[in-house]
Amino acid sequence: MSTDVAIRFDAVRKEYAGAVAVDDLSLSVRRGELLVLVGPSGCGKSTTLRMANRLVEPSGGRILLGDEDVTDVDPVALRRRIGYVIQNVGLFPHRTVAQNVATVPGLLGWDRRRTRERVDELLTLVGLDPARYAARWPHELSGGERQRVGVARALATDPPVLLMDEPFGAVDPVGRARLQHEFIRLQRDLGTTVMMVTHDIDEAVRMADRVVVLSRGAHVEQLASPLEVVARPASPAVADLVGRGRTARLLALGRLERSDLDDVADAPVAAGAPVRLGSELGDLVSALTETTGAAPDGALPVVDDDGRTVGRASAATVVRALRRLTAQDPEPADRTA
Ligand SMILES: Nc1ncnc2c1ncn2[C@@H]1O[C@H](COP(=O)(O)OP(=O)(O)OP(=O)(O)O)[C@@H](O)[C@H]1O
Repeated sequence: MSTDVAIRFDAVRKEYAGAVAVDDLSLSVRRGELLVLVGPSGCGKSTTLRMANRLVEPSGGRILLGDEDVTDVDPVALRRRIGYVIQNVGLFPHRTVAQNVATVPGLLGWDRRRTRERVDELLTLVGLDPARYAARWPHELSGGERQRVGVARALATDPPVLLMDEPFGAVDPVGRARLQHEFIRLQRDLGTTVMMVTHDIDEAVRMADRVVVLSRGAHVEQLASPLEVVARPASPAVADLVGRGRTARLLALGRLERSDLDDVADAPVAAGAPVRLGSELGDLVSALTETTGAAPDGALPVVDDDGRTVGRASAATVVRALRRLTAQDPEPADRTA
């Protein structure tokens, strides 16, 4: 198998008492990527995830972790190698934060000093000061703090693969956005391969390197970059999922390109601060809204990385960019999946 692939599902099937939950799923998770599974309730997301660490046994097909068939690995040993984070975390209530994080190192027989150093390091990594938090009990933490401890516990032995099932589901929207952001930074720094399940399409497109949209039976409707999924849904089911709020998502995901710009020679530009080529479209909309200047259409100058003016951006620019992103026949370079 390619060394770029961390986990491969090969014609995987799962039946529960004759009812098919996962039907012939083939899917590769690339090494170091954050792959997010999204889809309606009951479509087989959790079952898919739980087959990777053998909390659920497949009825057919193969799941490869690197070069190993997971069914050849002892399930307990497997779960020590794959981190797992679930909603509401499942911290042990009668163990302190430090003891919770030290669970797998304890099972692996690490000595006390190594374990303590690792616990301190991990708590710091997830933004919890060990001096303040190590000795606390789970009930003395907020939901967001518990979630951080759950992530620290899952990362304790630096597993190459992390499975996350609705990991931020129990956290309020503000705390959730912050945790998502911090988690992505952590995941990039550590190079961990992450397979994550969510109901929330916004969470999926905000966090994922690639999004997998599933329908009933874990049927893959689309596997592509967040922008691709939002801009060019591959099926009516995907269109349904991204339909509401699609323009807002496109503004957050899309970037300003040279072909979107108005020509500088055509008209004057407003005196506002220039916008950079490659800016988020949402930031351009904010800049256009906040500028009142000389140009009748409120256009702003656009500069490249060297500070050279390369065009002007107006409301028409935004519309042009949105049309470019959603065009059904994109340039090949636009395709990232
Ligand atoms: N242990 C089980 N026994 C019998 N049926 C099950 C079991 N676990 C899941 N199922 C069924 O398998 C299907 C897929 O369930 P799964 O939990 O994987 O879906 P999901 O996409 O994660 O759903 P949700 O988003 O609601 O958590 C559902 O129809 C569910 O009822």
